[in-house]
Amino acid sequence: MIVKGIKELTEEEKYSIINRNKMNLEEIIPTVKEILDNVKNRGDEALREYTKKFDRVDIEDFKVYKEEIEEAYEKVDYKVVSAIERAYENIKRFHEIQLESIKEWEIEKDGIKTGQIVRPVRSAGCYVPGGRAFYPSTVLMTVVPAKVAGVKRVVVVSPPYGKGINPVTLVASHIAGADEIYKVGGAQAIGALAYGTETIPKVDIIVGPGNIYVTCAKMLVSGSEVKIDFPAGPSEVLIICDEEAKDEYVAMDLLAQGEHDPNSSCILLTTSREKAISIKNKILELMKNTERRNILERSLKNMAILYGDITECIEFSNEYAPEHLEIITENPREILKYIENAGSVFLGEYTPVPVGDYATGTNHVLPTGGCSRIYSGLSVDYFLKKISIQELSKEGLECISETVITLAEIEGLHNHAKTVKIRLQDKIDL
Ligand SMILES: NC(=O)c1ccc[n+]([C@@H]2O[C@H](COP(=O)([O-])OP(=O)(O)OC[C@H]3O[C@@H](n4cnc5c(N)ncnc54)[C@H](O)[C@@H]3O)[C@@H](O)[C@H]2O)c1
Ligand SMILES: N[C@H](CO)Cc1c[nH]c[nH+]1
Ligand SMILES: [Zn+2]
Repeated sequence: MIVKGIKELTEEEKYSIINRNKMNLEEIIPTVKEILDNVKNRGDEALREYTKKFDRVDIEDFKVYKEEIEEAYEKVDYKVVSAIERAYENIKRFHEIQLESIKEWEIEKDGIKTGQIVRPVRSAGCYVPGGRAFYPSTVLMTVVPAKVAGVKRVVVVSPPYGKGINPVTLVASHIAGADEIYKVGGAQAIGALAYGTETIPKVDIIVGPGNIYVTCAKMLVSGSEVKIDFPAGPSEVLIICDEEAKDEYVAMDLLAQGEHDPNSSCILLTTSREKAISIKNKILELMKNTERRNILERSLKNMAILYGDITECIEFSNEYAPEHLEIITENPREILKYIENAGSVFLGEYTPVPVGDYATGTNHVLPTGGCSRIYSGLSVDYFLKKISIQELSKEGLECISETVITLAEIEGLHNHAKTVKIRLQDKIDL
């Protein structure tokens, strides 16, 4: 844990804070490549070997059947089922409104009609983590936008839980409307979704978060065969707060994201040295009685508590490009105007990240590791393609012909020019 003025950071300190997890990802590339190659070449047999090695369980058939979902409902408390249903409704509503903003349209000028139609991809694979915690909430966050976008085949993969799959994950998959579920996780599951195996047919897009192995695998398979959403690795939070923020709220919000993964990153930017020190002390106090201490002790090693004036805090945050950004200041919306990079923003002292993790309806699958500089969080857009269309009347073709013919000829593509000319033989002398 580092406590320092933003201006006093050395170049190396700043580099290692901003480039969190970059080295870890690079180090595991050979291991992950080997897993992916094996799955590509040996299919289910390789999946069985890796599942035995990493999840310590022998799985003969990875598919989840209807009876297992029925049994899952018997094991899950009704209170949990209704919480999932309520979260589902909020998430569905948010993504339906998102869909409304993606329009098909058409314009016409001089006999030339152009426009855009929107179509979903045919299939999507949703990775639902299940290593250090299990994530029924992630089922909702991945399956719901895919279904709202109109994807026909939505597949859930998640690491096995004993010989089966976590019953709450199964119930959430059923409520969200998943079409297929497979009990396989890690880089091997990403390989199966990308290349297909005897049991698991491949998909068009892979979405969802995971640890560094899963994230690295997604990045390696991404290309012309399969699309991915973006790197959504170990959870992160960056909090900007002023002197008035309550130490306990800020400290607890840092611990909340730090409990996900030893590689999670928690950053505090505050406006005075005294505030930085009092929040640090609060964190140490709360750590004495915390659950998931073994994970937190490791993730807090990456923690930075930095102080500076509000402009320095905003500049640092924009450079860091956090997954989650909390702004706990007197007027958070004033600061929001200057925010350029963040996966999702949480404004004010009553908006801790977990409300968005579970239930406000916004998506919790968000870019990590600085990727919010270039990617948006998961949304219906990722599952949709915008296809352009055009239709010309003979007058429209005539109107545009000189431009097309001139450019085709300058590129030396004479058949491009000719195919326009033959349609207008009776009209123009070209
Ligand atoms: N950014 C987001 O949107 C977001 C959302 C939710 C969760 N998360 C993150 O998802 C992650 C979940 O991680 P998790 O570990 O709990 O579950 P996980 O399902 O991502 O990973 C578990 C799998 O990792 C593989 N694995 C573990 N050790 C390995 C090794 N040494 N070599 C190769 N493979 C190995 C195993 O196959 C195991 O099944 C956390 O980092 C959490 O912060 C991120
Ligand atoms: N904070 C995670 C995204 O980084 C999402 C999550 C799921 N469950 C709890 N939290
Ligand atoms: Zn969380």
